[in-house]
Amino acid sequence: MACTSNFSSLSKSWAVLDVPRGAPKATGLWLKRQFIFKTSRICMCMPTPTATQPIATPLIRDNESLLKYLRQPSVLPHEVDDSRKELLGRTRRQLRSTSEPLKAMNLIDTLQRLGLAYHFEDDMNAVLSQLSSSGQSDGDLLTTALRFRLLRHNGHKISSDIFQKFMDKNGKFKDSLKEDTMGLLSLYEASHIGANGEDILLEAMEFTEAHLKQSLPSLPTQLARKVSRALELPRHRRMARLEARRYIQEYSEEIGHDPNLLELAKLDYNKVQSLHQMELTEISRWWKQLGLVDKLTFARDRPLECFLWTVGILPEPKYSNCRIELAKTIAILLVIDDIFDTHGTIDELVLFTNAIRRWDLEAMEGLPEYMRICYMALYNTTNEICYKILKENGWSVLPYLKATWIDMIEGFMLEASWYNNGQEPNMEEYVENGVTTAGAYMAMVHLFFLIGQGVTEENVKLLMKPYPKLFSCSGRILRLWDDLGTAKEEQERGDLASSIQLFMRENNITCDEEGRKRILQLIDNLWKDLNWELVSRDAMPLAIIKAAFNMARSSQVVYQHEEESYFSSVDNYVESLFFTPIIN
Ligand SMILES: CC(C)=CCC/C(C)=C/COP(=O)(O)OP(=O)(O)O
Ligand SMILES: [Mg+2]
Repeated sequence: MACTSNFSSLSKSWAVLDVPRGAPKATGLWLKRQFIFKTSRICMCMPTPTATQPIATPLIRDNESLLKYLRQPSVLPHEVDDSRKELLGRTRRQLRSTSEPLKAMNLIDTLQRLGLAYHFEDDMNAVLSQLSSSGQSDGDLLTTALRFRLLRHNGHKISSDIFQKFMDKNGKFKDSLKEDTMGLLSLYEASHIGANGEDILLEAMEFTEAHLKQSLPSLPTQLARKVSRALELPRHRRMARLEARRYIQEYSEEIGHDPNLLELAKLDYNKVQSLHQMELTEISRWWKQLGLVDKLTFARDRPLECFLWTVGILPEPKYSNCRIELAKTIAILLVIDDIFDTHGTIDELVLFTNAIRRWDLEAMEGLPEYMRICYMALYNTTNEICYKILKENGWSVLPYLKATWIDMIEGFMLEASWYNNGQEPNMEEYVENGVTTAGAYMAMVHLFFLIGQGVTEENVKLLMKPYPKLFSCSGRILRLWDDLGTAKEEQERGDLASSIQLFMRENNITCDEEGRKRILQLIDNLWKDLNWELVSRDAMPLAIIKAAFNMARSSQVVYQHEEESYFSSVDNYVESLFFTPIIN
């Protein structure tokens, strides 16, 4: 399928336009920013959803083309859906009747990887609770590590001490383990879910990585492929729906795979894809009706990008409404970001920030027209979300949602004033504020109420500054990936120094490559902090913990396109996630 567009990623790329004579009032650095437009879009060569052969189809760059395309969403024919249901019943029976622990764990692991686990939450939890209470200390490396990973990943308590039995008297992993490739792979995957302070898992990570790399050339082809994929990106950091799509293919090539499970995975993938198409239609219609980008022509028109985030953060089909509402908030965030980054003068931005702080419709009267439109879009959308939450759960959440938007816009204002005054924050100030301006807190606070599980008087109190560590760790990962993904362009246009440049200056690093490497190490450390949230499981509901982890995973998918890896084109992900069904 040929794509003729230059726009190859959804990160912003920039076109610097000639400054017209006699134009704007803004001066200095602001003038420079005024004429820079964020131009890129996710663009796609769309296949028709039912086509078996790719045919020439239009590029989808904007909301209008998306709406046209979505006129014919794909649906699973009744008879196909019936066989999907039959296969679901069969798999449930299989899960219930599997008594041998390793077999049951392998089945759960496969179901999770194929994107099917959401059908079997209760049954899987019953198995995992049993595994958790049985306190098994026997078992080989593969079994022990798999048990550890599944339990921790699914929110069950398990101590990393279970790996002590694989250490020798010098506190190193035993030499004999080096020959056990499957065991090493299982331990490698488990080690990535380790928290700060769990030194045994750090040791496990180094040990397994070194020996897996060493053994690669001598492994049989299929196993070698498995190992290199794991070395590229461990399971724990993969975005669920993308991994499901990828793994369905890999699973079909595995000797001894279960053909029924494979068939179920394919049918279910397509079923969820058509649900996503319906959600996209709703978002796209809402966006068109809102008409924000008709009035604010400089702003990003990217419903697909917003939706990609929400599918990454909330992969389970049951969160359909949450995805739709979250996508709306991200769409508005992007417009406000564009006002602050490219369009508004500093005086206008001060007015806007003050009006947002007041949060009432009268406050918008003194604003320029383009800001009034945006103000009201935010105001109305937030009220509508509050209304839905009130109707659903009886909670009045406006104070929380309002506060988190005010925090974000104050964060944008702080960036703007640093820029306007030629000031440079230090790395820590920049990153802490950058979590706010990336929308991480805003997204998490909205999701807390939209998901609406495990909400208590105590944890509601945590939804404001200083936001919980769970949100800030995941948000830091988002900010660092965002900066890694857009650093070159931002540097070229003389933008506010990002975390990469600040970090390099503070640490006397002159080589870009070294700078990026060190930022990737910071991300690795943040993952360990984030993993601690699974260990401690204190105040936050598991659904929100999972969403925060998923936000970190999705950031890598969205922004890693500059890195050389199999994550090479976000457009391809969007296409395979939302538009191209799996065809037998
Ligand atoms: C899940 C969420 C909240 C997603 C929003 C992602 C995001 C960082 C948007 C702003 O992008 P940008 O790269 O234009 O931001 P900046 O200008 O701040 O670098
Ligand atoms: Mg950026």
